[in-house]
Amino acid sequence: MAETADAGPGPLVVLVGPPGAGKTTVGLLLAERYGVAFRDTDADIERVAGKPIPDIFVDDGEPHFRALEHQAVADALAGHGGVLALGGGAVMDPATRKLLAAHPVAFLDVELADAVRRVGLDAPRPLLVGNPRARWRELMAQRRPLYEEVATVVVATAGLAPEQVADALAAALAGPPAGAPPAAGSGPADNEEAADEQAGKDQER
Ligand SMILES: Nc1ncnc2c1ncn2[C@@H]1O[C@H](COP(=O)(O)OP(=O)(O)O)[C@@H](O)[C@H]1O
Ligand SMILES: O=C(O)C1=C[C@@H](OP(=O)(O)O)[C@@H](O)[C@H](O)C1
Ligand SMILES: [Mg+2]
Repeated sequence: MAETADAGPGPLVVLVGPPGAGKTTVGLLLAERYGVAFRDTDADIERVAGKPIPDIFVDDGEPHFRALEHQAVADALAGHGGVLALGGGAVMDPATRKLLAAHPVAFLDVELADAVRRVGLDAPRPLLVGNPRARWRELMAQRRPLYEEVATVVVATAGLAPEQVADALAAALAGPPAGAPPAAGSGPADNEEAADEQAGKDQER
């Protein structure tokens, strides 16, 4: 999982994860709770393009959508201080992943059954057209390592209602209670100490 290199100005948290993870829904709930603005790069892209996402895919193709998406993410990371939800495929762009390295990023994790049930009730997603179960599984297999790479926290959403996911996310972002000792093996320093200790043992042999 990523360490936030330099939080600086920018979103309080950026939500990533596959379609149906609840990024848009939970992002809005969390922003209401914190009393901050919510932004979703899919909505930004639709505004810039002047048409819905499925129409962008059909009229202009996925590469054009991805170019708009990279620009929308870059603009939002630079100019939005609240909660930010990305589209599920934004992390596929290496330049976008590089930008995300400087921000707190939460990966909302979800299993196939929940995700497909959720998106089945929702607006059309061009990448899931045809066989949503098979397409979702393929997307997630490709992207899981990328979600894990950019994430500074991971929240499992299985069996949780959106309000409960927002609770879990707020708790994860707050971190351990003030004054609590760091959990053993939880930080890079622990890993370094463990590595030093191991190196010492190696030298003794
Ligand atoms: N934890 C959840 N439990 C049940 N339904 C959910 C949950 N999170 C989101 N949904 C529903 O699933 C659909 C997709 O959610 P959305 O927030 O658009 O996901 P994403 O932005 O990650 O693709 C919406 O209809 C939403 O109401
Ligand atoms: O997974 C993807 O590649 C996409 C996910 C969608 O957003 P959500 O993840 O919010 O559904 C949207 O950006 C577009 O349909 C492409
Ligand atoms: Mg969304």
